[in-house]
Amino acid sequence: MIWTVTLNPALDKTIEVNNFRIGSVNRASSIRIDAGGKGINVSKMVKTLGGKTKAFGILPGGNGRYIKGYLDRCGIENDFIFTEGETRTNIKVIDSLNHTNTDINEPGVNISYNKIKELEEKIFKGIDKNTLLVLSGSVPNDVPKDIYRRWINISRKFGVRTILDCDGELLKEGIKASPYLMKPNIDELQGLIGREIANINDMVLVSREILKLGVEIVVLSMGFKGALFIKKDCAIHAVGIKVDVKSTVGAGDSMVAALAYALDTGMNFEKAAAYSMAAATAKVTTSGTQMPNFDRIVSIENRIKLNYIK
Ligand SMILES: Nc1ncnc2c1ncn2[C@@H]1O[C@H](COP(=O)(O)OP(=O)(O)O)[C@@H](O)[C@H]1O
Ligand SMILES: O=P(O)(O)OC[C@H]1O[C@](O)(COP(=O)(O)O)[C@@H](O)[C@@H]1O
Repeated sequence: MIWTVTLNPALDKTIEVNNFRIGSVNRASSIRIDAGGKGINVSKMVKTLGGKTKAFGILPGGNGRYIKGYLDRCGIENDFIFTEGETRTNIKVIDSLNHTNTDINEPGVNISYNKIKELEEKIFKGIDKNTLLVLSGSVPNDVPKDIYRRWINISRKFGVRTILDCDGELLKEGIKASPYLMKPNIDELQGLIGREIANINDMVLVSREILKLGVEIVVLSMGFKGALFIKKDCAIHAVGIKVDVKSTVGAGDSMVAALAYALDTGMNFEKAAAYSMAAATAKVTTSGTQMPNFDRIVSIENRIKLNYIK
């Protein structure tokens, strides 16, 4: 079963503005609001794929209760801690004329360390080796940046595999505990190593260095260019597919969800690569962070091309 943790959930407010201009008055042609945050999106996609998932985390205020209601209505099992303050609203500006997605993510309200400890107890009270734990997304400012590192280390003691998808200090710390799988995008990987990555060969080289730290699988997502899937004895480039893009928000989460599902159900490496590419590509064809239909994922999977890299 796939457990997700969202320490910094969000309402994603998607605003469509044709020809968005910085420093001007822009008029929205449509808005939509989705329950989001990385772990929550992962659970949404796992559910779409027919997998078993449970969402954990911390939900502040009335927006938090809205998200809980949404998860309940979708039949996504969840166990959140409710707190004071308000769940953040993240703004996503979609300009379909200029083909841009602009994200403005709020920091999220402060969470007391007691709440983090309470959540930790909740998660590790019921975990066993059949659980796959997904740790993804930012954390509010006052949460220690080694929290994922700590939870990956505890998970290992239970024989639990972990997936890490985060940025900055959280990633730098988290990687020290060797998660089973990590999925950075290019910006996140460049931030981690402190330099620009020139081309695919360089990306493979850097990913192989990460494997030496004890990570089993590195998946490097590259937006419309597709993704690299790297493990000890195999490196694959799944080529990006041209689709009608509505919103790229949640594409990375969908990829993580399908990878988790693939690991949970024992798919082989090639199948996992194609399946997770298909889930992510299908996601970009929907507005906001709505998940696509399962049928669309299956039809895209048939079009995924895998190139093996030496
Ligand atoms: N514009 C796009 N066209 C087609 N596929 C896309 C596009 N953007 C993202 N994807 C798919 O979603 C995956 C994850 O997207 P990416 O932007 O790399 O991740 P993140 O959301 O974590 O930054 C990509 O590897 C690709 O398969
Ligand atoms: O926790 P962070 O890093 O601020 O990210 C939160 C945002 O990322 C999302 O989970 C989408 O992430 P991806 O586009 O990487 O899949 C949104 O739902 C949310 O607004």
